[in-house]
Amino acid sequence: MSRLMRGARPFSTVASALLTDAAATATRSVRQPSTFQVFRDVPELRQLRRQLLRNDRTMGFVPTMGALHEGHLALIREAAQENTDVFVSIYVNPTQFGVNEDLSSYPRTWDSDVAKLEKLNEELSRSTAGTGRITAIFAPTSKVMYPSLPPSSEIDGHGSFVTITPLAKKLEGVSRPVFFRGVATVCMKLFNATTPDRVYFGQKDVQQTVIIKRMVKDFLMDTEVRVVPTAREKDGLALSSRNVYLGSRRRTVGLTIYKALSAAVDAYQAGKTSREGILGAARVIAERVLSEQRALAPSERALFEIDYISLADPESLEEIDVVDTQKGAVLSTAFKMAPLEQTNPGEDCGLGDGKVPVRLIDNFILQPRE
Ligand SMILES: Nc1ncnc2c1ncn2[C@@H]1O[C@H](COP(=O)(O)OP(=O)(O)OP(=O)(O)O)[C@@H](O)[C@H]1O
Ligand SMILES: CC(C)(CO)[C@@H](O)C(=O)[O-]
Ligand code: BAL
Repeated sequence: MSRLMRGARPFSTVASALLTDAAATATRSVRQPSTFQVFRDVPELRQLRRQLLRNDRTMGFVPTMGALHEGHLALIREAAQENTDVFVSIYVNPTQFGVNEDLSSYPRTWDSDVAKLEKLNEELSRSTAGTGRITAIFAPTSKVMYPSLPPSSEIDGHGSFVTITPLAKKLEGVSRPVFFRGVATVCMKLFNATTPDRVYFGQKDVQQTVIIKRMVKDFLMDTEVRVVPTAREKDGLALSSRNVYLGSRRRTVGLTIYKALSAAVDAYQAGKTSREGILGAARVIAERVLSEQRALAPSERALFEIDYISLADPESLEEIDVVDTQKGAVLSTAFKMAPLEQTNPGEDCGLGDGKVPVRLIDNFILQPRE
């Protein structure tokens, strides 16, 4: 049976509608996907979803903001292990970016995203029986996602929002006060549009996973939340769409985020349970690297700010003084990599020539010991 369901527009038709929105900037050169459909609006997507339900098929949903990398693909592989069909959304959601954040510079790579998803579907079709496939990409316009009012990123802005407090006010929420309101709101809309059996999120954004689990529980939503381990570069740096802005100097220094957290994990594994014993190990490393960088010339250094280093309860995200070893804890941190002050001829400064500030986050779960 053809994969093109009645009412769903094939990609070539959809492409012409893509010109105005974030997910697609260079549609004319997009290769037409052959193994999944691209949807720009909800009714056609729902039609496909209803058809899957009538055929007893299961659907795993992977929300993304595009600029796909191996971390996203790991979520999709996991979803394909557990469901017959995988829906992926690509939508750079404006309401989760504060007014002074990096919405305009957030990487948008529609063509290569589509190519990666097609390649992944080929891989999935070669793998063992029982594996599902990507069936649909949902790349809505902002008018579809925010049909009544233009999306607001103002703290007091109007709109229909989902707020999950106090979780949303902690950690990332201190620096990004509208972030989790935007994430919860867009995920509620995406889940309503797709009605997934399971949803897949990356461990890298640990606070997001806690908030989405809370939203699903508190709003009695009929889906299961799966969390997939953080995909890393060989040296440990967590993959992130924003890494393309780092360039080699900031990337080398940015790896400190991983080294600092790893030292804290080692301290826990060596038997330490106190806040000072665990976070102290991370701070020593981060502060040493920072003072080394400060001592260098502007043409050689990469400065950063440590936004927070946190040891928190895995469910409430309240800061803790001692790890309850039956419960474990979340160890997390955020660094703000400042723009390079001075660059050198021929230097790899990353996309944006080293001028784009880059927020790096990472975390480890300190597993229960007993
Ligand atoms: N390294 C990773 N390993 C596993 N999952 C990841 C990784 N990076 C992102 N994800 C997950 O992919 C999903 C979509 O994330 P998103 O599109 O924002 O990418 P991102 O790399 O997190 O971008 P950025 O951090 O630059 O905002 C989220 O559930 C996120 O946690
Ligand atoms: C979940 C999400 C796609 C919502 O926009 C985003 O926060 C992300 O990519 O992690
Ligand atoms: N993955 C988190 C999306 C954001 O930083 O906006």
